[in-house]
Amino acid sequence: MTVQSAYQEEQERLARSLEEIQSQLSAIGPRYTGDDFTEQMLDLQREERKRGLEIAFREPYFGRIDFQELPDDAKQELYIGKAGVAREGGKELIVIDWRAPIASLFYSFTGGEAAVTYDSPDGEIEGIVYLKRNLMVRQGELVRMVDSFTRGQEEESVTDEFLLYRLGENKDNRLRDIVSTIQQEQDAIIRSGRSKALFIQGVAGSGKTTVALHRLAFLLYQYADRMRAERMVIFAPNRMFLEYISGVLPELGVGDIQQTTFADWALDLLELEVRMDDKTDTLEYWFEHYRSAEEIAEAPGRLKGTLDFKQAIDERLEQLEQSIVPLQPFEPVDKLVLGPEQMLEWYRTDYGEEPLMRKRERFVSRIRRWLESELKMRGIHDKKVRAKALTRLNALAKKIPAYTAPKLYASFFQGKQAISLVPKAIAAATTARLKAGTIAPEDLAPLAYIHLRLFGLQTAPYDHIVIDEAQDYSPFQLEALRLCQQTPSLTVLGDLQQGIHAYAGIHSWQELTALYDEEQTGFFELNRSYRSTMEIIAFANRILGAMGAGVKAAVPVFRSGDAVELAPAEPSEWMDMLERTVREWQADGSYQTIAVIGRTTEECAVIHAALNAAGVEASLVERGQPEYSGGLSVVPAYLSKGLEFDAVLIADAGALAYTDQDAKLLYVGCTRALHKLKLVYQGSFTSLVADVAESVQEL
Ligand SMILES: Nc1ncnc2c1ncn2[C@@H]1O[C@H](COP(=O)(O)OP(=O)(O)OP(=O)(O)O)[C@@H](O)[C@H]1O
Repeated sequence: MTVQSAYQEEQERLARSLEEIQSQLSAIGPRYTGDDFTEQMLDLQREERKRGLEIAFREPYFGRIDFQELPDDAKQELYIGKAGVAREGGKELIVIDWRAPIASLFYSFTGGEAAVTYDSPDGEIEGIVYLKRNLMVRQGELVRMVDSFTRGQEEESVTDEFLLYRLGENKDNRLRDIVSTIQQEQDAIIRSGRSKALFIQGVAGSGKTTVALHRLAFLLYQYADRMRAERMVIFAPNRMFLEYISGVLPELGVGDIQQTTFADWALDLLELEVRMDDKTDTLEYWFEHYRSAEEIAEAPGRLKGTLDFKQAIDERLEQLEQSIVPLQPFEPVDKLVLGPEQMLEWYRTDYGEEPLMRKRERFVSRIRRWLESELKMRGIHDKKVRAKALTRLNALAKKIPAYTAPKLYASFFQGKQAISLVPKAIAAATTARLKAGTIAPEDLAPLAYIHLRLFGLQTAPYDHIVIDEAQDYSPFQLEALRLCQQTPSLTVLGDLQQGIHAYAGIHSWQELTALYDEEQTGFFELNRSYRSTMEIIAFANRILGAMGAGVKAAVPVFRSGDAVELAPAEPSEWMDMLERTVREWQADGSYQTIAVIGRTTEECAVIHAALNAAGVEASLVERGQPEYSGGLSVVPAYLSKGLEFDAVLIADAGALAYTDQDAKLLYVGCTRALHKLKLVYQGSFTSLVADVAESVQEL
């Protein structure tokens, strides 16, 4: 068959598929608004089906794979799309959901005549692939068709033309789905089983965030009977980032997943019993001024995130538990005695693993019930005697310690467990804050953990937890989250090479993976970077050299672009140069999103004001901002993490701006760029890119 006739055939099939989808959509009636529960459930199902059909109508499918199951099934033409569609009234699938087991062939098949296999619920299926075809449908039209494999013909180019096309596009202010171009190594992560703590170390731009979101969509499809979107939660570094990724899940047909930051989640859990101390602006402290390696190593965030610290808190909780059962007999009425042994037995045997304060409540109720039945059995009806007994019971209940999380945490710093572990200054500062009802970010994990141990989680346990930028998490944070699940089911992703919050985060993955049994843990590495051109990745890789041993260079996809530009600027002409570059890029019209990345908030504010004064409209990205609006942004490097821009201008890559502690920060800044990267610098170029610095000094 010629390419033309194949194209024609696909066009006709597309028209038929769209017609069928449209007719199914029109057959769905109006929404049910009555009170009948069954009707309400049916209405929800119809709505979900409608959502899938609407997604399918926009772009029914993106790929086709012709497959024959061995030994002798008929050859099938399988069309893969974002949402599965069955022919009305029949079993035949017009579109196969990308998450279905058989669709995995589309992602895992990389060519060759040999038989292939995929995992199905009935075991491994073996078969032969005849054709792998990529199709691009836009506004109901077939706009592109590329065969990457045809059985019996010579192997076609290995480069994935579709992938390169997608990567070459400009980006707006939202992350997108990648269903049509998921790569084999990403697919393996997305389709991993649910009962695991999955850790993903991935270089900048390797698709970690994107993969984690696709994994959620996969889990909800694969384990529809056991997992619910509303019992899943995504932890992201800030609200702006949450907004940035918010388009992906709805596009994959997934709604209702909780999306939050660890701080918001913990404060909510603590029912706002404490607030963050405005004066402890951690980001300002660590990013606006020079901080030495020693200071980072001794930071309170590191200490309060360790398992040693957790152990000390556990000891304090144990101490509290030991003090719940009174050591003295309880005698509410003369000669009616409840011995401590009996109380201890009730406490130990009746309440199992329940949270401490819940056990306490039930224990007090148990004594109350005992008292009532004893009074009844002994025929004690005298009001005065009964009142006295109750008073004694209330006095006893009052003596049994009751704590909220902040109260217990405050008591911890007065006790022996803290003295040997926590430096005096840190203990004093924490105590002073707690007295004022405030806390620092590093207190959130211990407080959340204590709260969960005391009161438990008020909602259903989480079916799955995603932690993005996990290199900034401490072991203690994961321990707190562990209390929110019955069995571990997590996707934990990050990049140690972007670990700019070293004063609080981990320094090796082992700190987190060691928290789980080996058979409960999976570890994946993603080393291919999809975001940036080869030139940008090669440049960013040079910064990795300044991070010491053990770093992994990113492997680029074969996508070439402009050379990375370095431009020295005298202080007097520096701002002009930034403005001129931005104007040139805007006039060029090739870029939809541009970022000027500064070292500090202060520097960004200056640049932003100067650009605006010169009539160049830009938005300034600041801490706590809920949204990033695209277009031209001025953003401090530490807030740019997770985002990406078509073109990036590093405002000042001089040696004074990026010192020996700042390799990760500069790496983060440079790896935000998709197509274009330029670094302006004042004075000498930063020594973080050693060989470049030498060649630059020679200029
Ligand atoms: N298989 C793919 N097909 C098309 N685009 C992809 C693919 N994988 C990743 N990308 C694109 O690469 C870019 C980076 O993805 P993402 O932000 O998820 O990476 P990341 O590893 O979380 O990055 P970082 O750690 O630097 O924030 C995005 O634009 C994403 O759409």
